Amino acid sequence: MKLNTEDHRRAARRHLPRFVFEFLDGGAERQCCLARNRGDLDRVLLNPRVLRDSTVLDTRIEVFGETWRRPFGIAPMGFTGLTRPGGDVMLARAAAAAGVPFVLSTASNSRIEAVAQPGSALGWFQLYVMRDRAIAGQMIRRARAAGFKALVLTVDVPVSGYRERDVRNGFRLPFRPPLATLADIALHPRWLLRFLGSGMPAFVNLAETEGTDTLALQAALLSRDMDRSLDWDGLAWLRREWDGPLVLKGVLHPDDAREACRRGVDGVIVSNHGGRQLDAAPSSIDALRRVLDAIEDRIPVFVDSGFRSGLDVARALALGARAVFLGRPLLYGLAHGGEAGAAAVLDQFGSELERTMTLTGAPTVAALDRNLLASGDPL
Ligand SMILES: Cc1cc2nc3c(=O)[nH]c(=O)nc-3n(C[C@H](O)[C@H](O)[C@H](O)COP(=O)(O)O)c2cc1C
Ligand SMILES: CC(C)CC(=O)C(=O)O
Repeated sequence: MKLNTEDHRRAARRHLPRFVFEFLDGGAERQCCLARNRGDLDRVLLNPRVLRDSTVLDTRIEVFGETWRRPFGIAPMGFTGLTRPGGDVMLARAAAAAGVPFVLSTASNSRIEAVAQPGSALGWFQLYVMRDRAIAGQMIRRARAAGFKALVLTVDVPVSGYRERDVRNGFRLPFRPPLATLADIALHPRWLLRFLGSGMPAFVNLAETEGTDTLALQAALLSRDMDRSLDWDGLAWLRREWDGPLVLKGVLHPDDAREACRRGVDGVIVSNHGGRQLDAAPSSIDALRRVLDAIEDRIPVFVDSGFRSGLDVARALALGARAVFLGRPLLYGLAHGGEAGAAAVLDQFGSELERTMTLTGAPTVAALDRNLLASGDPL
């Protein structure tokens, strides 16, 4: 029986070889940031209101002119094909069925065009800018033609965080696993069987870009060898390539939030990449307050990193976030149950959120506001 995200996580751990589980579950360096995300969320207390009619709950929100059925979506995650072949399409379908957005990663293992259809109305595309900016240009054009609504530029990966587990497990491209990793893979025949026909999933969208050495490029993406010269002026170049909503993902500093507003960005995602980049970064819920104060309602502020229940989602909404993006919990569901597993996780977050709304006397998302925060909240 799976009652919560930890149950899904345990099932994923059983299903996956260690190198895959540790890649998706792990954080950077000593994993302090990963733990901080969790600890700080637990410390946000809600002071419930009573005697409020909550027979009808409304969890809908509006974002960039679209209605989301619930105030959360699926964060972009690369290499989902390693968790489950066809994982990107499964996640997009689960999101579409739940009426929430799915963000397709640059490092996806499914073609942009294949994911756009099932996810259509609420599909967003996440961009990593590699050294050859022409590649980003090609991806953006494909995403626009396929009908993606918003572009998410990830700005917290100028270089990879140090993921020591991936190094130990030999997880890189070309994949030449050490003996211990090979032996562990052999102990997971159910996982292995799924890959017999297809082999190691590829970063197909990169592989399709013109005029490039695609194998070298895929290795560069997995080692997160990005264009480190990208700066605020680079946004002007992106603006020329993309005329829809542009969202910056990985903003933690209030001054960067202000700069994003000045530069005409349409939204920011407060994120420390799930604790996978700078181990000394603040928790996302802590950074969220400062970013919200800096932005003063000018543009929507989203948040991710560490959210494991609908109650956590309510905490961020009470602080003022427009919506929350969910990462690993969806991969746990995908790992053990494919599309149905991902759908079960989204359902779980929905019912946890509804229960929290009822318990706090907040029948609408708008009613989840700072008034609910308990005074003495230590953050
Ligand atoms: C396996 C994995 C792959 C990820 N790949 C990407 C990616 O390709 N692009 C990106 O912007 N963020 C990526 N992220 C970060 C997520 O979008 C998100 O910020 C993070 O997972 C949120 O934290 P949570 O997993 O604790 O919910 C990835 C995260 C994981 C766990
Ligand atoms: C495959 C990677 C480029 C995905 C990523 O951003 C991550 O592992 O955090």
